[in-house]
Amino acid sequence: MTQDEVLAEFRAAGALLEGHFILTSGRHSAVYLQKNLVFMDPPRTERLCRALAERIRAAYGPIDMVVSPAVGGIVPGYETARALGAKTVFVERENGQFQLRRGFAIPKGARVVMVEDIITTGLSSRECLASIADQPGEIVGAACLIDRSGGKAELGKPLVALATLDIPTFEADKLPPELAGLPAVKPGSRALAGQA
Ligand SMILES: O=P(O)(O)OC[C@H]1O[C@H](OP(=O)(O)OP(=O)(O)O)[C@H](O)[C@@H]1O
Ligand SMILES: O=C(O)c1cc(=O)[nH]c(=O)[nH]1
Ligand SMILES: [Mg+2]
Repeated sequence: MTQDEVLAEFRAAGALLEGHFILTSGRHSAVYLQKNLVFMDPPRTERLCRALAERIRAAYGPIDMVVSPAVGGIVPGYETARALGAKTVFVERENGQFQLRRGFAIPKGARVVMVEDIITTGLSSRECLASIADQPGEIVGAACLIDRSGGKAELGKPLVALATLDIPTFEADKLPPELAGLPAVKPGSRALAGQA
């Protein structure tokens, strides 16, 4: 699947949003990729995740388990695992920190890939990887549907992305006038600053 085809899936799902968004990193952007509008269509999600699984296999070889950060990573993690013939688990926040819960564990010898939906700064991916670093399995790399950092996000592991975009983000106190004049919305699940 080409990058244009990936973006066409997001566009057809109405998932390329424009406005004023507060991202999970606290940075602001005029563009938000609302992946859940993609994931509400299972065949669309299957097409994207099958393509991501092909990239993962080519980059890392056979995979036994996918680990994803909740909430956004759960659906693509599951669907990519299905295409890989792998198991799938997720980490979720407890007191703000990602953790494996629900009896999930990564067994010794398992070859693991972390699957994210969207990567902006790589913060959530790094937090996810850190949360499973003490598990006995081998984390061979990371993957995402869209890397909007333009390839600049550093995860400490190799990364494959179905599409790589360079979408500007801004610190809260350095907004361009066109953003400063618009009310901001925060679509993601990470707590707002000051909350648990
Ligand atoms: O690379 P980053 O700067 O961390 O940004 C990308 C993260 O932001 C979104 O998650 P979010 O915390 O908004 O919640 P969600 O998973 O519920 O959408 C997305 O699912 C990634 O996990
Ligand atoms: O950085 C984010 O929080 C983020 C950006 C984006 O485009 N989509 C998303 O789900 N999260
Ligand atoms: Mg997320």
